[in-house]
Amino acid sequence: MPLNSSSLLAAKAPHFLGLPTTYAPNSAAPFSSLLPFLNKNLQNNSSHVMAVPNLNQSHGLSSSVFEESPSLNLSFAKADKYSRELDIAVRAVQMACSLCQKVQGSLISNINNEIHVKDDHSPVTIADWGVQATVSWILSTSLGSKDVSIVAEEDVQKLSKADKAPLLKVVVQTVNECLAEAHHFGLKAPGMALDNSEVLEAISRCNSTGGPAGRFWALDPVDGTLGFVRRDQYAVALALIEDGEVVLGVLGCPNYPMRKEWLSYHHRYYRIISKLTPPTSESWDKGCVIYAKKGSGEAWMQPLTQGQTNLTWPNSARPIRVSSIDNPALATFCEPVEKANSSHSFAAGLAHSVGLRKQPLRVYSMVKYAAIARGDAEIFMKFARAGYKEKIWDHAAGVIIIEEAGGVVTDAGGQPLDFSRGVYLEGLDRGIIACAGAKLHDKIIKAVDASWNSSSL
Ligand SMILES: Nc1ncnc2c1ncn2[C@@H]1O[C@H](COP(=O)(O)OS(=O)(=O)O)[C@@H](OP(=O)(O)O)[C@H]1O
Ligand SMILES: [Mg+2]
Ligand SMILES: [Mg+2]
Ligand SMILES: [Mg+2]
Repeated sequence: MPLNSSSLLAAKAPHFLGLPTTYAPNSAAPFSSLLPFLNKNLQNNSSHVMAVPNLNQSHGLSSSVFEESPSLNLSFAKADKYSRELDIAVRAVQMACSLCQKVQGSLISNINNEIHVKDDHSPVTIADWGVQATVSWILSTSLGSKDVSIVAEEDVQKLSKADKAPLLKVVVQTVNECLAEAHHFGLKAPGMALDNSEVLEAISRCNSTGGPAGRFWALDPVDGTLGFVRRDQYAVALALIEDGEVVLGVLGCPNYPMRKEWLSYHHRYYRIISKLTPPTSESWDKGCVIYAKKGSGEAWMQPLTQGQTNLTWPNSARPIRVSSIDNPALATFCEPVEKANSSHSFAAGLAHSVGLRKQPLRVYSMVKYAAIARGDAEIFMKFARAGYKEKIWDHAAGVIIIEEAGGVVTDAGGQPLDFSRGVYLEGLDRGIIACAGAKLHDKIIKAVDASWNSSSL
């Protein structure tokens, strides 16, 4: 489907109002007594109100720039190459976010039945399987299953077991309810509801192992599943990788509103504790979908449509840009919520040594990448424990979005992340550093070695 060309022709440097930040304590998640992993490290959260972007422009995607503007330069030509794939990916992620929101709504009453534990003790829900099946089905039917290769997080081992028939039934129902709405998102719905084997097939088809040659998608159906089950931040992440390079990235962030900058306390308070209608504008409850194409020098954000037929498609999209703050004393850094996923103490030492003065913003999922790309924070650091191998689907979409929004992402040795070596980010040096600009990035990279040698990591 052709997309509105205005996005690629839009102003390249949207302005942001950098408002002061204040601190607010996080509330404990209400479900913490139900599963052991829900209760870890909550006391270590810290949070603050984010800077407010001045979002007064409205733009869409484009796939037909040459028809409307023949004088466009080469960088647009390159960007246009993946327009069809980007269009389908954004729509698929919009649908996936809608699925997640519906499942999240049902978690309150059914939490014990709907959170499962994988062999590595990490959580998985019907949203993880449901999104993987839905996105896999949409990509395959829209782009032709022969041409679609997908690397994704979930498998069907647990779902296929005979004693999991009731779980599979709910997943299949969730997928069919979502796919039935496909036309609201400008996509084709299946002629008939998918049966169990078709849903299992859609999930297990995502069994590519990536690599250096050809084209494949990297999908994290729910990134930050822990945040998802806590009704906090999570993301649907989809990236297209070609010949080892990320060329498209789409991040659906259902709990990261377009106009609201509360990544934590108040947002969560209203969502979790009271379920009250928030006391502000209608956009409070809308999350966002952020996307970028390699080489365009632009990243875009649009609100979740939630399948509303009255919204014109493509929905209004706005350009986003990284923050211009390059003084560490004014910068905010993000890191994972869980100490088990990233060393808070090492990051704290590093932060101190480069003059970062603000408390870390601990956020689940690739919403951290989104926050940097939107200009709501300046630095993201992740230092996993030795031996942990980062997976490509946890980073691909976020990396390209930050880079196209003007930021820099490398490993802790200053090298670009390598998406060409299979499912894992092989060769990653110690950790991941994403910054709003080269100056901040340089300072952090230089400080890593000194801090590393004196740390016990
Ligand atoms: N031990 C360890 N170390 C580092 N990273 C790990 C580890 N275990 C898991 N993971 C991956 O972390 C993903 C969640 O990352 P987050 O940044 O959201 O972490 S946190 O929940 O905020 O702490 C999470 O993604 P999802 O499984 O999609 O939620 C995992 O891929
Ligand atoms: Mg993940
Ligand atoms: Mg996941
Ligand atoms: Mg997981």
